[in-house]
Amino acid sequence: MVHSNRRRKNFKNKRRDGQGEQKEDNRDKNGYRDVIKENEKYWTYYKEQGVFPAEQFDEFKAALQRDLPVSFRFQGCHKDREQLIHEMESRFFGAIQESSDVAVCVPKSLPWYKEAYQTPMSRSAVRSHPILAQLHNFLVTEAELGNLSRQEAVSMIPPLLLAPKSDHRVLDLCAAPGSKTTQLLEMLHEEDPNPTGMVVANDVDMKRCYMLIHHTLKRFRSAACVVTCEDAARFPKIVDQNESKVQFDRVLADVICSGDGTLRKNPEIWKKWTPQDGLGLHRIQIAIARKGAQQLKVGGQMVYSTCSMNPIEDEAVVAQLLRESKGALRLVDTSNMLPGLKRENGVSKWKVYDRDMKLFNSVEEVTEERLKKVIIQSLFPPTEEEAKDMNLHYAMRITPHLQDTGGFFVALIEKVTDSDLEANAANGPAWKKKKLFKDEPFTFLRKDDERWFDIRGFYGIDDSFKYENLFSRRIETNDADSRQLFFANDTVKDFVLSNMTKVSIQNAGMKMFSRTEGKVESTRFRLSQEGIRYLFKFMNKQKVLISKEDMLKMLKSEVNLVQLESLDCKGDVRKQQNGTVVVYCEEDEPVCTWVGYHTIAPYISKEERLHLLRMSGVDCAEIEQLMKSKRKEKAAQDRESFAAKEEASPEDVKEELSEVQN
Ligand SMILES: C[S@@+](CC[C@H](N)C(=O)[O-])C[C@H]1O[C@@H](n2cnc3c(N)ncnc32)[C@H](O)[C@@H]1O
Repeated sequence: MVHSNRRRKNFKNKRRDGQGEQKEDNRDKNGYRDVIKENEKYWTYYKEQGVFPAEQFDEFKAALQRDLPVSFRFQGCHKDREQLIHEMESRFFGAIQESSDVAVCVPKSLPWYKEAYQTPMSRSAVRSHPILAQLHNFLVTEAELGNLSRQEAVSMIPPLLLAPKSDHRVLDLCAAPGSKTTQLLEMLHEEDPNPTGMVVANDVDMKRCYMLIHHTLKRFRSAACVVTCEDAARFPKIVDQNESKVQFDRVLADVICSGDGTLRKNPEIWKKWTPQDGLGLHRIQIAIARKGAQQLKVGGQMVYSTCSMNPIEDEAVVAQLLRESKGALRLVDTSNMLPGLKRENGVSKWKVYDRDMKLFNSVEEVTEERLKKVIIQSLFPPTEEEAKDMNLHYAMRITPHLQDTGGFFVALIEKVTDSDLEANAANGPAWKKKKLFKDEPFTFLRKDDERWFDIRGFYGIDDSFKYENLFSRRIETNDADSRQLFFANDTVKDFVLSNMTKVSIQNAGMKMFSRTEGKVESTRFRLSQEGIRYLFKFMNKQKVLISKEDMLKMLKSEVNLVQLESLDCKGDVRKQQNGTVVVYCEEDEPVCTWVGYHTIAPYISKEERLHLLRMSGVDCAEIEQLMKSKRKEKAAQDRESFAAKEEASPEDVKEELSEVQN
């Protein structure tokens, strides 16, 4: 019997029952609980399914009982990516290797995704080895900025198979918390910093939409992204401004599943897993996959993926979809994709068990009324005749022992012709959609908008800038009072304007301007750092070329307000109006600042400063240390507020959501 991988005591309960000090039987002094990594039904089930060679069973079991290595990837589109990888390797790898007891913790690049790394570094190793603590600190700061993302290795596969282009329309049906959404967005931005396509990130759960917008996408603001809150099985038909149907080039159906491949990081599954977990989700999984296929263009591709290794949630769903499509869909052979990734082929035979591990060979064997609704025809493997056309072996299953990861299933599906799919109504269980609120309308700027005169005059913006893609989220009558202006690309704008009455759109585009009420400025609108990416090349005023020395002096300054007198650029800066001024050096990223009568202050976060310094080759070890303690403080506060939010009503969450875009 294996005991390990401890779980933090539930923070909320600790607060609620006021029994923080009282130790339960299976908790140690730190409040961690031992998990027993055994489940007889699970072992028997996977011994019988034949999803990997029988002789590998012991390796499979041992891998699931080990802790999961940490994996992370550097952001695909970040121009500093190579430099960051170089910095990580040169600063930490040699030093870790020299320390023989943690030498194994040197992160290794994944053979099938060179910008992604895996390391067995554990919390306790980080606590006891300063060099690992420094590496950890480096990774955390860069993750805060969205320059790298901590993500399970197998979860990186679906976007890589979809490989969206910058002009593609992509629909991510079950998107929260959003690691794959970010990866898809990065891929759109990889080819073109201002892509013309879009990613629609959807999730049925309002709280999880909030997490997606507020935590995940916060690190990757893009004018090409929309967040919607809909039941994916009933995702509405999308139209353009002429009311013509719009379909997607790429669809990701990373559906809700039992998560039985995530045992290594979700230990509670050990205790409660039964075959019922998969049986209960099969219908909704088919309904979501079907809707995904309906939303796909002819020639477009969809990934159906789960973090379950169970054929009932995997091949059975894909088989039913292919069956219904009558040739309109085909499975794409993925065996030559992502060379270096070890995988098993999808299977065409599997076994159907009920909750109590009773085996059923066909639907006719189901006699109990209560089971007739659960054990349905589509759970069973295809006939040999059917299987020949389905090519289920083209799909891939990652088992945990192949390369020390979680378990995962991925099928790549192409739409060959427009089809009968439309005829199949969503027959999955419906989410009871509560319309709790009226979504704030999106109001795009018109040419005569006085806010545009103000912004254009102050920043000297070229006429070629698409001011009409700026919008606020207020009803038109009080639109002029809105606190923020957002920016969307043409595709997002069209999506929003043509569909906002029938799709619950929670968020679109990115924040470009915020209203200020300060004394010194001559505009009411302050530019945001992320807005520079789109606006800089159109600006003719309020931007100043400065020396590298001045830039470093500002970024290194311990106080935020730097005296203009101390900088060589003071003359040029003073020629600008007070308020937002963008400063830039030849090659480096422009930085948004706030200029007062005597001072200039970079208008960026501490992490951004640190990153810019790092990219300029400055040794940041001391600043990193300082920020680490601040981060710890903030994490404690965040835990408190998350626990409070868990208890919040959907109305509260909606209120916060609308604050994000108001
Ligand atoms: C496996 S998670 C998705 C993980 C996500 N793709 C990522 O990479 O971060 C499944 C998500 O599906 C959502 N979900 C469940 N049922 C849904 C439905 N009917 N429609 C849309 N989303 C649904 C859940 O709220 C959950 O966030």
